[in-house]
This record gives sequence, structure tokens and C-alpha cells, in this order.
Amino acid sequence: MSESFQFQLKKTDGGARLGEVSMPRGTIRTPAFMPVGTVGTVKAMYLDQVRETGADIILGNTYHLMLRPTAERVARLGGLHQLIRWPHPILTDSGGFQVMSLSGLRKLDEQGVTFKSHVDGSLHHMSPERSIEIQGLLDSDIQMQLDECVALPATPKEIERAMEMSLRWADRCKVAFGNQPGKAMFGIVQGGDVPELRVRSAQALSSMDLKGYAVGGLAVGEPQEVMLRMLEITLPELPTEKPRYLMGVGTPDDILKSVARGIDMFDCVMPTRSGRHGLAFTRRGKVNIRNARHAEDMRPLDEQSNCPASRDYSRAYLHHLVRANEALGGMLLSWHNLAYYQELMQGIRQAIAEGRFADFMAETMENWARGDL
Ligand SMILES: CCCSCc1cc(N)cc2c(=O)[nH]c(N)nc12
Repeated sequence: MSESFQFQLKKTDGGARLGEVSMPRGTIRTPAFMPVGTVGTVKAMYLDQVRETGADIILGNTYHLMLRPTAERVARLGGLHQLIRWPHPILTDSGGFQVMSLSGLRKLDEQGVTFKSHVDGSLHHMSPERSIEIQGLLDSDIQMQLDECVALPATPKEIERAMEMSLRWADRCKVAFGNQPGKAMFGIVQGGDVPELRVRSAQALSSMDLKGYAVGGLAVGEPQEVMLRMLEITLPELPTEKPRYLMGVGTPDDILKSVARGIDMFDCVMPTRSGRHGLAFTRRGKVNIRNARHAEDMRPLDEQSNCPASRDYSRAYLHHLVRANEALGGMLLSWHNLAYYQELMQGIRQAIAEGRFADFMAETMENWARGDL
């Protein structure tokens, strides 16, 4: 562990990068998958289970936590790590994305966003400074700038307006964050699906000399090939010695292809949300456990896994639980999916370390294509 925030790029293999983010609360092995703990919990999981799957860091969310239980109450209770009993690193999103997608957005201007809470309809205003203040009250280790993510498709003019505002907000967030040894504030590249706006955003953020850089404005409905193309355009404009975080991504296939292009950190609700709906990700592709073919299949999802949910429970039982809408079904499948995602990340890191990432990617995708036994 380190008293400061440090990123070490340990090895590259083609576009893929092996690294480590060291900070006081722990080390993040990259490429890393970060389970989403939006409201202070990774849904349907105990956090010691999340840790056992191999997670080095989880996410929290300014928008949700400012509404309930409020950032001030979390601070009075000792900060988010103490409240939820997760002593390892936490990254918090800034809240703007959730305001656009969850709240009754009332106003968005230079000063910030004004919105109605989806919890109780109360009115709130969040400026770049307030977002950083909230993330500080949560004692977040990696704090995201407030940004404006435009849903695609959108006009180039609209995308440019939002990208330029996000740059001005990045500057204000940097000032508000100040100097917090051991913590980091990441900028967020915007620019939609417009190459020259992506380049401008990445170059301007790079000149701010931040601790890390997220690629935002993607995984918002665009085709995968558009997302990947934007990575190919954006990543060369970002400093190689800083971590790159692709926000909201993704499926195992998205992750492999984004690692190949130089992404270090990922987050997505996919493994837990899909798990709650009966969809399992496995080394042989996706398995919809609700399908009748599993009703009397006493095999586990993956007898080679060291995760109890994958190894010790039959498909027949999982099928029954999900069909009966029993909470245990979603719990076991969330556990299995998070374990599979972390197993995939460990396989990626090992393959890069041994200089065989291209072969690993090809073999993994072949196994997915072969489908479930
Ligand atoms: C807890 C959720 C973290 S990631 C949410 C997210 C997801 C996606 N897809 C894009 C963005 C974005 O452009 N900006 C911000 N702040 N967040 C985004």
C-alpha cells in the first residue's frame, strides 16, 4: 500500500496494459472490474463475499447517497467505508449521470444541475463544488468530476456544448478537490461519437495533469463498434502513465475488446442486475437459468469455480429459485456472476503478464461461442 495515490504501468501486450493503483486503503490490480455498490451495498451481496470474489475496489454514488442517508449523515457515522464495513478503496461517481437518468431534472446550467429527488420529490442543486464536497464527506478514495453525459444519438452541436461544459466543470472540480494525498480526482472525457470532440476533450483534460482519466459518454445505447472506435480515437490522447477508466462497461465481450485498446478499469451493473434476472455469465457463454432445459439438470454452473454459488448449487435449484422469484436465486447468481467477472479479470492480467493476451482473448471468445454444455 502507499501513503499517496500511485499508478504503476507494469507491462503492456499489444494495446493491453497490466498495472497497479496503490493507495492508502489498498492496491487495485489492473485491468480491474469494480462492482457497483450504488447505495452503499452491492445489491444482494455481503461485501465480504464481494471481496472473496477478488474485488479490490467497489463503487458508490454521490446522487443516491446525497439523497439517502445524506452525505452529512454518512460523515457523522464515520464515512462510507466504516458505515458499510468495506475498508478497501471506493470510487464514487459524481452524480450528474444519475441526475440525468433517474431524477426529475429541472435545470442544467453553468452552475450545475437542479433536480427533484426520485426518492421524495425534494428539490436539490448540485454544482461541481458540491459534488466534490459530497464525495469528500463520503471519504471517497477516487472521486469523479461532475460532468454532463449526453444520451446518443445527439447532434454534434449538443455534444460539443456538453463536452465544453464538462471541461469547465472539470477545472472547478480540480480546484474544489485541492490537494488530498492518498486520494484522487479523475477527469471524464466526453464528446459523444464525434471524433474531433473526443480528441479536444481528452487533450484539454490531459493538460490538467489529473491523477486518472475516465472515458464517459459511452455505453449509453451506441453500438459496440462505435464505443470501440471512440476508444481508439480517445486513448492515444491520454497520458500512458495514468489509469484509464471506461465508465459503465460492460459485458465480458466489451471488457476484453476494451482491454485490448488500453482500458485499465471497468464498472458495470451487468453481473449483479443480470444475476437478479436469472442470467449467468460463464466461461461457456451466457446461460439463462430460467430456461426449462435446466429444470432437472443437477450440474452446477461451473464445477471448476472456487465460488460456492458456481460450484455447490445445481442448475435445477437455481432454476427453481429464479422461477419462484426467491431472493436466494438472485443472491446466488449475483455471486456467481461477480466471481466469473473477477475470474475473467484475473485471466486477463495473467495473460498480459505472460505476453499471451491475444491468444487468451481468442480462446475466451471461442469458448463463449461454443456455448453451454
Ligand atoms: C455508479 C455508476 C458509475 S458509472 C456511470 C456512468 C455510466 C456511463 N455509461 C457514462 C457515464 C458518464 O459519462 N459520466 C458519469 N459520471 N457516469 C457515467
